[in-house]
Amino acid sequence: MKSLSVSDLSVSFGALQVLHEISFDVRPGECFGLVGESGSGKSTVLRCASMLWSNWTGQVGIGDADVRTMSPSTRCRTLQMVFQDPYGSLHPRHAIRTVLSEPLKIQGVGDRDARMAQAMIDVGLPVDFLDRYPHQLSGGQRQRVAIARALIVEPDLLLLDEPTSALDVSVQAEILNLLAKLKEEKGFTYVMVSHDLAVVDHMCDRFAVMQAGRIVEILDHQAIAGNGASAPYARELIAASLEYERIA
Ligand SMILES: Nc1ncnc2c1ncn2[C@@H]1O[C@H](COP(=O)(O)OP(=O)(O)OP(=O)(O)O)[C@@H](O)[C@H]1O
Repeated sequence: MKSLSVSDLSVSFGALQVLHEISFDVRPGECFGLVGESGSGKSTVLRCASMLWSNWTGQVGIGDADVRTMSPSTRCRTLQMVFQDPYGSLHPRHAIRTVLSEPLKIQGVGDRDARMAQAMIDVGLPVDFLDRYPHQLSGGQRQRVAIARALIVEPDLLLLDEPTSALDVSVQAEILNLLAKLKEEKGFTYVMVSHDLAVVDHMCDRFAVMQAGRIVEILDHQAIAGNGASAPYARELIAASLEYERIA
């Protein structure tokens, strides 16, 4: 289990500054949420922390290490990302066996068959699905494969970008329960982007509310039920979510 520390993270795309000196710390084993309106910069924070996008200023540390100075191989073993769209993130012509064996090959891990079988069991899929292709799986099963691919290298930190929003409502709960179970069993640190405060309340210990590239408030998840936010935008966001739940 490792901590994540983000300080003064700023990013511009051309003339547009989309992150303004973002800072937050995630404790080892904690699940930390990022919420806020569309375009507020939530996914950009994850893309910078994972170095998918490297043109930023500030510091991002995982445990004692600076992500900028990690080798790509160490970074891949330390942090993994799960994306919103499990279909887009899996190569259509690669069998699941190939999807799962690639990170093991890159990391030089032996005993791959046993590791892949265990990864399938961990995410609740039959081991013989290793021979299937993504189009032969349901959306929920594909997202389980994407989670297995992220976890197979046993990372310390998992960055989850709206991991359930592309899924059917009935499948969303299954995937969230799976993520909660894996966190319990394996002790990962999670950062989860979500637009759904019910999901954040269920999964996260604390969360940051973002607006226009800034963090306006960091709250405990208990603040959602009674709307304990102080910042006007955070109060508004929580109030809207509580109202939606009331009428839904
Ligand atoms: N590669 C890029 N080039 C130019 N602009 C970008 C790029 N990536 C993101 N942006 C812009 O940065 C801002 C933040 O985008 P980001 O995807 O981080 O927001 P978000 O809060 O995750 O939104 P959503 O909830 O809709 O996914 C947006 O204005 C977006 O248009």
